[in-house]
Amino acid sequence: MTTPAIEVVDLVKNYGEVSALKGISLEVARGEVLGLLGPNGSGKTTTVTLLSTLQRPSSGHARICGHDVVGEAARVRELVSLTGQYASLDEGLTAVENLAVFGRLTGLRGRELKVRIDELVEQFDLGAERDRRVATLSGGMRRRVDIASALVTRPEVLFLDEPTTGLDPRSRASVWDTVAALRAEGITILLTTQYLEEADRLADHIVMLNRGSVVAAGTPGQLKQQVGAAVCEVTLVERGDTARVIDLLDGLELVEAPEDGTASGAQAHPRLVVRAPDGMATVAEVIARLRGAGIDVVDIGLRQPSLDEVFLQLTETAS
Ligand SMILES: Nc1ncnc2c1ncn2[C@@H]1O[C@H](COP(=O)(O)OP(=O)(O)OP(=O)(O)O)[C@@H](O)[C@H]1O
Repeated sequence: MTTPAIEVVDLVKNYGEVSALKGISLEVARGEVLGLLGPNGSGKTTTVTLLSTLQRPSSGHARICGHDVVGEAARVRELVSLTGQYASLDEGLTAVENLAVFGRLTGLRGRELKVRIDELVEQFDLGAERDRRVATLSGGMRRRVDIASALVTRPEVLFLDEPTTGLDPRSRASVWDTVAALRAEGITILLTTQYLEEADRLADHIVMLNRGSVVAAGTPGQLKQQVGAAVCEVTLVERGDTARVIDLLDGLELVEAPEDGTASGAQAHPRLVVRAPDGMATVAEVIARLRGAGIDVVDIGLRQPSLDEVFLQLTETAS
């Protein structure tokens, strides 16, 4: 059996009285993307700092490609690279100069360094920006230079700590493309994020943390199934029908409804979501009740719960 890229067993980290990690375990196979999800303060960054040897665990074990993060820290540092939400770039230098700084720090020199930089410029499509100072680049472009700089050393495992926090949707999409391309190259990635959509799109497996503990783990599909039933989503034609429909759906578990029974200004048509424990039979029941009352709908259907709904349910249960 191949050694996993990341193995974490009962990892604990205490800061004085604060228990940031209360014994988490997880495993990431080589070439996979793990999405580590959790609200603020749940322990995501602490996990990444322990795995990248920036801090030592209070107890438990973690291995990168079979090497212990405490006992073999120097070897682990050769295998991993970390890039965070706060870019570590020098704003006064150009994109290429930044890549060169990272290369020199890791012992690359001369022709070897130049070849590696040219490869990264091509891979990250930085041709037009290579000689521009980082201070003049857009947020998304900076993030790409930052990820490129983390790859100068060709790490086996890349830690991306909230790589798209603060980016606009277009820049976020461009970072997603970058992550997908790295995955296709076979780099193992541990991605921390607060964006469920990001994990849903990019991650092979997801681990959800809450207050220093793992509250759920699995593929995005498994997690959606874990909270049980699918949901029935109804979009009404008339805002004025909302309160009546809530009454008509009595007995079904309401997951989402416009506040105080009226549609919010941003929503053209009010949307209600109820749990559908019996799948299509629940949808048929909803249709029958609405038809019986003469309520018109724009759309009605069965869907899996979103990861956001899964996450809210799991963290509510755990707190
Ligand atoms: N150096 C430190 N000293 C004391 N407490 C710390 C330290 N670093 C983290 N903590 C605490 O440990 C807990 C976990 O923090 P951590 O930064 O790992 O969470 P996070 O999930 O990354 O949150 P965020 O999304 O806000 O970055 C928090 O309660 C935090 O206050």
